Amino acid sequence: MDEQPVISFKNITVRFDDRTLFDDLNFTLDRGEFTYLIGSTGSGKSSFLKLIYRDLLPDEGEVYVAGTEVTSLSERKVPELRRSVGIVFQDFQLLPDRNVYENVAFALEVTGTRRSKIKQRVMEVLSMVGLSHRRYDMPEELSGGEQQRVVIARALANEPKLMLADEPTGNLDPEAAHSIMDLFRQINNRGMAVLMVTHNYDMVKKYPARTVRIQNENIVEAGT
Ligand SMILES: Nc1ncnc2c1ncn2[C@@H]1O[C@H](COP(=O)(O)OP(=O)(O)OP(=O)(O)O)[C@@H](O)[C@H]1O
Repeated sequence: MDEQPVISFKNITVRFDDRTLFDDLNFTLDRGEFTYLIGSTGSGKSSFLKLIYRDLLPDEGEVYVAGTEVTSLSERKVPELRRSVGIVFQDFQLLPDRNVYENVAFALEVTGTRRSKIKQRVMEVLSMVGLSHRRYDMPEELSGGEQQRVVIARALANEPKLMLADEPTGNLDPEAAHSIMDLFRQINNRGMAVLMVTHNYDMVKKYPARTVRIQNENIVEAGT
């Protein structure tokens, strides 16, 4: 079995014109691990995620995702990397002119999944997020929490080993936020690693897990 960490940052340095964002940073996320990423505004949380799906290249160091060095990946391979990671961001990016089913199916169509398999997989992930009965609805007919569930279903469609979430509960009322957190815990219990950026310390308290903080251009373990 492949036991490499899902994410490994080795001696990462990122500099922008006027500042150093990360300085010789090391980080590991093991298979199946749930970790929160916290840090003050502008500390670099979104940039940290971008390094993982190669939206940002470090000035020094290497980033490995499931053993693949993404920093030296050819441009041609970048879409494949991005499809291998489930990405859930705060502003739900659903296609407004496609229904729930089609939004999820789209993620599978672009990876060339067979038609017969697509139907089965879409129904499977919609059932996981509790939205099978809303499959013919358009995104605008759904609440914020429901839309976020569709985004999660879409991220799950290709069975990623890793889910990245940037403030996934940021725009939701407390009840919807809790149900999204429950969903992430379920996903994690199925063996997927989750790296979640959050500002919501109540949520971190209620759903305790390893927490790392970006501080002084580096990562510090902030406990469980
Ligand atoms: N391409 C870039 N060029 C120059 N500066 C950048 C670039 N990308 C990010 N920055 C700067 O790096 C810092 C970190 O940005 P980032 O969005 O990663 O922070 P964050 O911790 O996610 O912030 P927030 O919590 O406010 O979303 C910011 O000061 C930002 O202006």
